[in-house]
Amino acid sequence: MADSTATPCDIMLFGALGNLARRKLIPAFYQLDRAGLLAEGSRILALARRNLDIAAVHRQLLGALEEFVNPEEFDRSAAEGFLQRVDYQILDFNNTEDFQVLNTWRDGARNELIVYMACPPAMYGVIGRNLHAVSCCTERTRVVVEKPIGHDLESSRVINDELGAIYKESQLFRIDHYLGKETVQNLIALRFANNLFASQWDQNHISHVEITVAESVGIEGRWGYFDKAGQVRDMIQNHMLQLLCLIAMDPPSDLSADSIRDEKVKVLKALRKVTPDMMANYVVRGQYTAGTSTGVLVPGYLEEEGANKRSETETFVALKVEIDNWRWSGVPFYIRTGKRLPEKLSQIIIHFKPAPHYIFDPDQRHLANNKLIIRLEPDEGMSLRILTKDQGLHKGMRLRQGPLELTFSETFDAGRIPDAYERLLWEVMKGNQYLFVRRDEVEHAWRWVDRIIQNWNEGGEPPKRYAAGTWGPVASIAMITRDGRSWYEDA
Ligand SMILES: NC(=O)C1=CN([C@@H]2O[C@H](COP(=O)(O)OP(=O)(O)OC[C@H]3O[C@@H](n4cnc5c(N)ncnc54)[C@H](OP(=O)(O)O)[C@@H]3O)[C@@H](O)[C@H]2O)C=CC1
Ligand SMILES: O=C1O[C@H](COP(=O)(O)O)[C@@H](O)[C@H](O)[C@H]1O
Repeated sequence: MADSTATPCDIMLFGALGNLARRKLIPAFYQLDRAGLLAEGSRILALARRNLDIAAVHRQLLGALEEFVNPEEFDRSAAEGFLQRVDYQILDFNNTEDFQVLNTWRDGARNELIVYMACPPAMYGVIGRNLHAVSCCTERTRVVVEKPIGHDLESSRVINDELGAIYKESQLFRIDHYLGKETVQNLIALRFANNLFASQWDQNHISHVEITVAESVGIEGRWGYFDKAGQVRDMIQNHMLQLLCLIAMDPPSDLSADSIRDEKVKVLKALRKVTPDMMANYVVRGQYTAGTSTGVLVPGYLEEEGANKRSETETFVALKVEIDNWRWSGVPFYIRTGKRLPEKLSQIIIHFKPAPHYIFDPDQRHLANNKLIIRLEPDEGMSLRILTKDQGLHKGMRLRQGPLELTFSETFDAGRIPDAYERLLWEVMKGNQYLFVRRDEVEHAWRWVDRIIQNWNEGGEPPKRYAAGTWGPVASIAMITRDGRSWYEDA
């Protein structure tokens, strides 16, 4: 299925001067324009409440491009050309009457309308109702909303109900930017285009799976948001469970959005509920203390700007997840994610079971498991660890483990790998929902993580401390060691 060209769009960007817009969305639109993917006649209306004129807004957005676009990809004249597509409208999102002005901007335009809500989720319903009140949207309007959808199952239902009262599910594009990452998409190709893997992808052949999403950064001045969320809501409920679903789901019957989403939902429904008695062996939460991160001394979580010194919010989580279905029975998924870990590293390791009958040197038995390492970051690619005979007459039948390596940037001359937001915006412009999250996915994910949070709230242990720049609390190592395994470290 090759990419088709998007039709011209009018994009209303609510929250256009906020953090996400500056860091990700404006740079992504710029890159799409530079690549010739913003169809002729496409326009962006930046919406925010700051009293600025268009020249000042252009200056701010140019500053964002200078700061957040890779310097090798920043071209001033292309940036200025792109900004010609951007208008600005001062708007209080709460004020229905103000929304009339949006119709003036549209002025009967025939471009597809995309509404991007880059603002707090509590505003989604308000904005939707106000747009509806001034008849700005049609049944063709696409509406993009950001994660997190709510704070728990109940609040996500409220937001989904508010949106659902105005828009059909087919109009809603719920972003999880991990689904826009090149390697994440490649999971679908890897699994369902290669029968070699498809035929080995179950409890008969796989012993366990690891998913690590580690960040070296802390909370980046986002205390207000992060302390209410914590790592389970910020990363597990969405990105990590989406990765797990793509690894664990059954083959969809085709590549349509609903076929893929149906399979992901089946996985979410099969996740074993974490009961209070499981917490000690299946869940570890941590919070960073001061330490050294990438060579620099950094404060602990409780010393971050704006911190409440008694917060028990977790900045690290490790979980052992069981999937109660035929394919994955007895195959634990160990997942961990945290802030202020030693490096920015995202990888999935599929550990295959050893051959049923081992005939080589008993001392080398520990080598006997093939591993498939899928790297999301850094150096997107894959590496299959296989066993070969060590070369040389004197080595006899000594085994050696080596990689079959595929680093995308080296193997394929595919040019730059687009940022996740570029791909997602491009798919919105084309109206493809397969990289976006359906309502029931969001709600099943909340249902599962809510239990963990509830167990903590009802007398769970406080987070275990770990020094910034380390791999989280030792308890996360103990969790996997108890099963006779260890977190994968590249040799
Ligand atoms: N930042 C990030 O890295 C990520 C953010 N997200 C999600 O994206 C969304 C936006 O986040 P972020 O950009 O960080 O938030 P910000 O607070 O930085 O930006 C939100 C913007 O919305 C504007 N706004 C809020 N209320 C109103 C109102 N009543 N009328 C007019 N403007 C209003 C704010 O204006 P003002 O500046 O005047 O207050 C601000 O510019 C959130 O849902 C967040 O969870 C998701 C993933 C990552
Ligand atoms: O959604 C979020 O993701 C980022 C990590 O994204 P990445 O693409 O840099 O891996 C995380 O830092 C942030 O806390 C979270 O809200």
